[in-house]
Amino acid sequence: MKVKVEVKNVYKSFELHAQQSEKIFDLFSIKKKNRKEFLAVKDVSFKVYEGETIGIVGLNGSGKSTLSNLLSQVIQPTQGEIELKGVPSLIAISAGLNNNLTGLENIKLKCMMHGLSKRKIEEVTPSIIEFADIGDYIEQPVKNYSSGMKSRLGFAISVHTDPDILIIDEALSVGDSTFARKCLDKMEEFKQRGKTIFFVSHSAGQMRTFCDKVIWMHYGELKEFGSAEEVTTKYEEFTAWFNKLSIGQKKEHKKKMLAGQMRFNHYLEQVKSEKKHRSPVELIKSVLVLLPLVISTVLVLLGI
Ligand SMILES: Nc1ncnc2c1ncn2[C@@H]1O[C@H](COP(=O)(O)OP(=O)(O)OP(=O)(O)O)[C@@H](O)[C@H]1O
Repeated sequence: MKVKVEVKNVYKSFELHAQQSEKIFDLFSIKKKNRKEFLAVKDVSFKVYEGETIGIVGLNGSGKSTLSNLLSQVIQPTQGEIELKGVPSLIAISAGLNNNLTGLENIKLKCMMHGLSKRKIEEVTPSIIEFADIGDYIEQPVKNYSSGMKSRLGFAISVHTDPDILIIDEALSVGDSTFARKCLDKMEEFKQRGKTIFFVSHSAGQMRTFCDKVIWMHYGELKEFGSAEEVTTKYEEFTAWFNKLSIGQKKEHKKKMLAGQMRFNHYLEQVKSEKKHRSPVELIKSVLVLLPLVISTVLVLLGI
C-alpha cells in the first residue's frame, strides 16, 4: 500500500498576546520578543496509507480541529512537515463557505477553487443542490443558514469536488440523523473507491464501524494511534475514568495538562536550533507593511 499522508514531528503553536499592542509591536520589531505561546499540536507524527479511514478522537480542546486544519492545509505547521499525496478537502461546519454569498454562489466558488471547469460545475450543481436538500435557502446568503444547513451544503460541495483526501471535522454532529446517514453512505462510497478519509467524531460507535484506525489526541499530543477497536476502547476507559472525577478534580486535571502546553515562543526555536532572529523574508514583510506609511508621510512633508 502507498503512503498517502505522512506527518513528521508537527508542532502548531499559537502566540498568546496579553494585549493588542503586543501584537502590533511584534509585527514591526526586528528581534522577536519572548511571548507566551500555546502548543495546540505537539510533536505529532504518523503515516496513513491509501484507502484508510482514520478516526480522530479526544476531549474538547485536545487539538482535533487544529490537526484537521493542518491536514487540509488551511493552516501551516509551526514546525515539522506534512506530506500529502493528493488534494485534501476539509468538511467542517461552514469551512470555506463565504457568509455573504448565496448557497449557489458558494457552490460555484468552491468548485472553481477545486479546479472544476465551468461545464463540470454546471453538471454537478443540480446534484449538489439535491444532496444538500436545503430547499429555497440555496438562493439565500449563507449567513442566514443554521449550522446544520451550512454543514449540509459544505458536505455536498466537498464530496462533489472528488477530493483524494477527505477530512471531516464533526460536520455530521450538527445534522439530523437522516442527513448523517446519507453522509455516512457517501463516505462509505468514497472508502470503496480507495479514498483516504479523516473523520473527527465523538461517537465511539461511528469510530468502530467506519474507521480502520484511530488517532487519540490528548492535550495536543498523539496519545495513541492504532486499530479502531483498540484505541476506541482505551479512549472509552479514559473518558469513563475522567467522568467519574468531581468537577474540582476535572478542573485541576485540565489545568495541569494545559500548563504543559504553555511555552515561551523561543521553545520551538530552541528545538529548531536557537534561531532567535527574524528571517530575511519576515524582515522584508515588515518593511513592506510599513512602506505605504513612510511614502504618505514623505508626500505630506513635501506638501504633495
Ligand atoms: N487561533 C488560536 N489561538 C489560540 N489558541 C487556539 C487557536 N486555535 C485553537 N487554539 C487552542 O488550541 C487548543 C486545541 O483546539 P482545537 O480546536 O484543535 O481542539 P478540539 O480538540 O478540536 O476541540 P473541540 O472538541 O472542542 O472542537 C484549544 O485549547 C484552543 O483553545
